[in-house]
Amino acid sequence: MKEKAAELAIVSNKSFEASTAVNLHHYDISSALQTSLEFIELITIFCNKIQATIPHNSAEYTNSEFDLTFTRGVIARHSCTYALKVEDQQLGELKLTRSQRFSKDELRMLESLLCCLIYPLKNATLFQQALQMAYTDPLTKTHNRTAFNDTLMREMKRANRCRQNLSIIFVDVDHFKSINDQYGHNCGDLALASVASWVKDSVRASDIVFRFGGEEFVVLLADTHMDDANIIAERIRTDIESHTLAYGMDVLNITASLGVSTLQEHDTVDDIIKRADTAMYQAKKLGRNRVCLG
Ligand SMILES: Nc1nc2c(ncn2[C@@H]2O[C@H](COP(=O)(O)OP(=O)(O)OP(=O)(O)O)[C@@H](O)[C@H]2O)c(=O)[nH]1
Repeated sequence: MKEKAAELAIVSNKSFEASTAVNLHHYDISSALQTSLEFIELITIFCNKIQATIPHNSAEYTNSEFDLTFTRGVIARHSCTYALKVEDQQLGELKLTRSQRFSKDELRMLESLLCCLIYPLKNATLFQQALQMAYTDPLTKTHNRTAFNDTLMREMKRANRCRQNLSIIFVDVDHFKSINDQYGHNCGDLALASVASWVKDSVRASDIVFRFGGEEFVVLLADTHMDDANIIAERIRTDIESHTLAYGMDVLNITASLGVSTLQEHDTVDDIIKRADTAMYQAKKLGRNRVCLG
C-alpha cells in the first residue's frame, strides 16, 4: 500500500514537471506574442517559438479580410492546416508543411499551442480594423487624405532609394456643384461614390486611389513614369465620361479634369502635389474633361 502511494507520487511528480514545462512553453510564446499587433510579425514569432517542438519547413498564413498571404520557408509534402477563429470571428488560416508526416502527438501539441496565437491575432484584427477605418473615406470607400499624406511620403522615399519613377494623378469632377444644386446632396454623394469606383476600376490593384477632399481624388502610381501616367489618366478620363449615373428618372453624365505629375529630383511632397494640382486647374481652364501634364 505504501509502495503504491510512493509510486503514485512519483507519477504525479513527473506529470507535474511535464505540465509545468508545457505551461512555461505556453507562457513563453504568449509573452513573445504580446509584443506585436502585426499579423506577419505574430506568425513569425509563433513559428520561431514552436520550431523546436514542432519542426516544420514552411508556414503559410492567409487572411482574406485583410487580403493577406504570407509564406516563410520552403513548402514540403506533408501539411496540416488550421482555420483560426474565436467566437465566430475568422482570424485567418495557418498551414505548416514538412517532408515527414506530423504525428498525432505533435498535432495535439500544435493545437494546444495555437491557443496562444488566437487572442494576439484577435487584437491584431481589431487594431488593423481601427487603422483601416482611420485611413478610409466612409462615403467613397477610398483611402482618405491622411492615408495619402503618409503613403506619398513613404513612396517618395522608396522611389528615391530604389531610383524608381513615381507619378500622381489629380482627378477633379467637373461642375460638381451643379449636381448638388440640381439633384440634391444625396445624388451628389452617390455621384462621388460612383466616380470613386469607376476610377478604382480603371487602374491596377497596385495603384492606390485616395479622396483628396470634396470632389477631388488622387491616384498614386508607383514605378510609373510620365508617359504611362498620361495614358492611365486618359483612360480614367474616358472611363468616367463613358459611364452614366441613373438617379430616379434622371440619367447624369459626369466628366472630370485631370492633372498629372511625376517625381523629380529634390521634390518635396508639396512640389509634386502642386504640379499635379496646377495641371488639373490648367485642364479646367482649357475647357474641362481633359488631361494636362504638370
Ligand atoms: N454631395 C457632396 N458634395 C460635396 C462633398 N464634398 C464637397 N462637395 C461639394 O462639391 C462642390 C464643389 O464645387 P466647386 O469647388 O465649385 O467645383 P465644381 O462645381 O466641381 O466646379 P469645377 O471644379 O470648376 O468644374 C461644392 O458644392 C461642395 O459643397 C460631399 O461629400 N458630398
